[in-house]
Amino acid sequence: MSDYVSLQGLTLTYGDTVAVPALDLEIAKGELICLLGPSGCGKTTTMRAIAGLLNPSSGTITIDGRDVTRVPPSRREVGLVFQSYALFPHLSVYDNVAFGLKMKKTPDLDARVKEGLATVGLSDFASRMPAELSGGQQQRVALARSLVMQPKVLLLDEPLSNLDARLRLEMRMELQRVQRETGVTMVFVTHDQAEALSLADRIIVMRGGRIEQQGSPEEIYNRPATGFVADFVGFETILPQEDGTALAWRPSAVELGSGPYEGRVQGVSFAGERRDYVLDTQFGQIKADVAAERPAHGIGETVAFDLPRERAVTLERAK
Ligand SMILES: Nc1ncnc2c1ncn2[C@@H]1O[C@H](COP(=O)(O)OP(=O)(O)OP(=O)(O)O)[C@@H](O)[C@H]1O
Repeated sequence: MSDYVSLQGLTLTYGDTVAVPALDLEIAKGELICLLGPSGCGKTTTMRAIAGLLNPSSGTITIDGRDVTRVPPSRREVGLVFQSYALFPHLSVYDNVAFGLKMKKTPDLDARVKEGLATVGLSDFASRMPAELSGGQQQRVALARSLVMQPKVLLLDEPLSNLDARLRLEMRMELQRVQRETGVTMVFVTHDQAEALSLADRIIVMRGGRIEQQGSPEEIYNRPATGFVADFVGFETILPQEDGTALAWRPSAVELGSGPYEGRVQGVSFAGERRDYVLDTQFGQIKADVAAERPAHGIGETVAFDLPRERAVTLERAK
C-alpha cells in the first residue's frame, strides 16, 4: 500500500505566516522516510501536524485509511521521539516505558515493556533511573516508550542531534535494526544529509515548506535535480549554463594539477586520505579535494585545474 500515511493539500500556518503551503505526501507502510532540509524549511511543522499538535488550515491527513485530520493526538496512534528525551526523571526505566501502557490499562503490560526494552537492548537496565543512563541510553528508553504503544507511525524529530558523533552512528544502526524488526512506519526529521542518506528508504528534501525533490538516498546523492539539493549533498561547484540548466561538481570531481583553467590556492587543509583546496578562479571560489599522496600546493600558488564535463551532474536549475 503506497498511501498508508497520506497528506493531501496540507497547509500549515502560524498566524499570517504560511509555513507549509499545500503539501502532498504519501508514505508506504513500513517505510522510513526522512524529511531533510535547512532550518526553517517546515520539517518540524509537518511532523507536528501529523502528530496532531498543529491543526492544518486546510488539507487532510489520513493514516491507515482513516481521516485523522480532526482527531486529537492521543487517538491518532502516532508515536513521537524528540531530540530531548523528556523521560520522567523520578520513574525507573521500566516505569517510563510502562507509563503509556498503564494509562491505557493494557493487560499484557509486563510482557510489552520487557519486549520494548529488549528491542532497544536495555533489558538489563529496567531498574535504573534516567539520571543513571548515558544520552544514547536515554534516547533508547524514549524509543522503547513510543514503540510499546505500537504506533502506526513513529515520528522522530532530530532524535540523534544531542548525541556525540560516535553514538549518533551507533544509534542510526540501532534505529534501522528496530525498524526492520518491528516494521513500524517511520518519519525522521533531520537537517543532516549524512544521517538522511544512511537511514532513509526515501528522502524528502524540503525547501520553504515545499518538496524540492524526493527519491532514494542514491538518487538524491547522485542525481540532485536543483542547485539547492546539490549544495545540500556536497556539490560545491555549481555553474549556471546559458540554457537555464547548471552543471555541478563535487570537490573530488575537480581535476587539480592539469587542465585549461588556472586558480590561486586560497586555502589548503589536510584531511587524512585527501587534501582539501579552496581555489580563487574565474568561476569564483572552487573547492577541490585530491589524494593526499599527490604533490601538495601551497597558499598563493597558481595551479592548473579542470572541471571535467563527464564528472559533472546536470541540474534543472542552478538555485
Ligand atoms: N510557533 C511559531 N510561530 C510562528 N512561526 C513559526 C512557529 N514555528 C515555526 N514557525 C515558522 O515556520 C517555518 C517552518 O518552521 P519549522 O520549525 O517547521 O522548520 P524546521 O525545518 O523544522 O526547522 P528546524 O530544523 O530549525 O527545526 C519557519 O519559517 C518558522 O519561522
